[in-house]
Amino acid sequence: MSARNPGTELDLDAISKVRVNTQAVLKRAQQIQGHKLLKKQWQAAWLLKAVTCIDLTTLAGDDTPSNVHRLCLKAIQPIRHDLLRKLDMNDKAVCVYPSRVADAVTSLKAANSSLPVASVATGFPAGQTPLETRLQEVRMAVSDGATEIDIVINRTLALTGQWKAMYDEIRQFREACGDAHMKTILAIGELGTFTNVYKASMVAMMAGSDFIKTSTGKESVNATYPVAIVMVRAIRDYFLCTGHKVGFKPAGGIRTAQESLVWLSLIKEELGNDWLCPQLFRLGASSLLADIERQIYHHVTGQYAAYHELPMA
Ligand SMILES: O=C[C@H](O)COP(=O)(O)O
Repeated sequence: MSARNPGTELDLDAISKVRVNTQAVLKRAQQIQGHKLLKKQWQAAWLLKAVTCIDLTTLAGDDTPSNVHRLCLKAIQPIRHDLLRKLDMNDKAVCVYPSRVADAVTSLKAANSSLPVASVATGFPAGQTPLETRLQEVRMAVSDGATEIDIVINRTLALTGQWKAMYDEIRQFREACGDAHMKTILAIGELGTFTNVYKASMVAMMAGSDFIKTSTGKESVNATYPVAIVMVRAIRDYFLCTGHKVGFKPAGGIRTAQESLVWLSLIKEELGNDWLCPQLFRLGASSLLADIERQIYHHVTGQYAAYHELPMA
C-alpha cells in the first residue's frame, strides 16, 4: 500500500460550491470506451497487470471456510503456472466478510503466503446499523487479521447533505482501522447525481480514506465509467490540493477481460502511470479472473480452454 492519506479539515465551503458538468463527463467516458484496445503480447501484459490489481472477492451469504480457502488458493496462484512460464512472467488481496477474515488468514498462513486480507465492514452493504455496531465490526475484522477495511458510507447522510456528520463517521472508522488501510465505498448507484458523487468522494478523502471505491456490488447500478471519471477527477483535485495520493477501486459487475483493459486505460489517461499499481488501483470483482485467465490461455496456446483445463477459474 502507498503512504497513508492523513485527511484534512472538512472544507464545507469548497464542498458547497461543487458542480459537475454531466454532458462533459458522459462525453469523456464515451471517448475512453471508444479507444482501440491493445492486442497480442501487449494485451496479455495488460491483463497480467489487471490480475495484480484484483481484490479477489467472495461476499455471499453462503460463504464457508472451504470456499474462502479455495479463493485464497486462487489468489496465491491466479494464473496457471505453465501459462505464466510461457509468457516469461511470474506474480495479489482477498476480500471477505468480517466473520470470514480468520478463515482467510488461516488459509493464507498455511500456504506460507503474505497476501493481504481485506474485509468489508460497517454494516456492508447497506450501512444501516448503529454507529457503535459498525465501529465494532471494523475493530473485530482488524483484530482477526484484516489489513485492509472496505467501509460503506451512510447514504442517508450523503443524500440529505449532512457532510459534516458523514466526515465525522468516516474519521471514526479510520481511527478504528488503526494501521489497516481504509477503502471507502460510496455506493454511487444510490447517490443520485454526479455532483453528490464528487462531494462524497471529496468528503471521504478529507476524512482520511486511503482509497475510494465505487460500489458494494449489491446495488442495482455499480461501477460505471462516467461515475469513475467523476471520482478520479476528485482524486486528482485532492492530490493537487494536498499532495496525497488516494487510490481508486471500481467494484461491482466487472466480469470481462475487455472491461479490465478499459479500466486500466481510464486510470492511465485520467490519473497517469503512477496510479497503475495495486497500491493505488484495485478492481473489486468476484468473477473477473476466470475470463482473464481464459484470454491469457488463448494468447499462449492459440485455443480457447475447455472447462476442465482451467478448473480453478
Ligand atoms: O467489492 C467487490 C464487489 O462486491 C464485487 O462485486 P461482483 O460480485 O459484482 O464482482
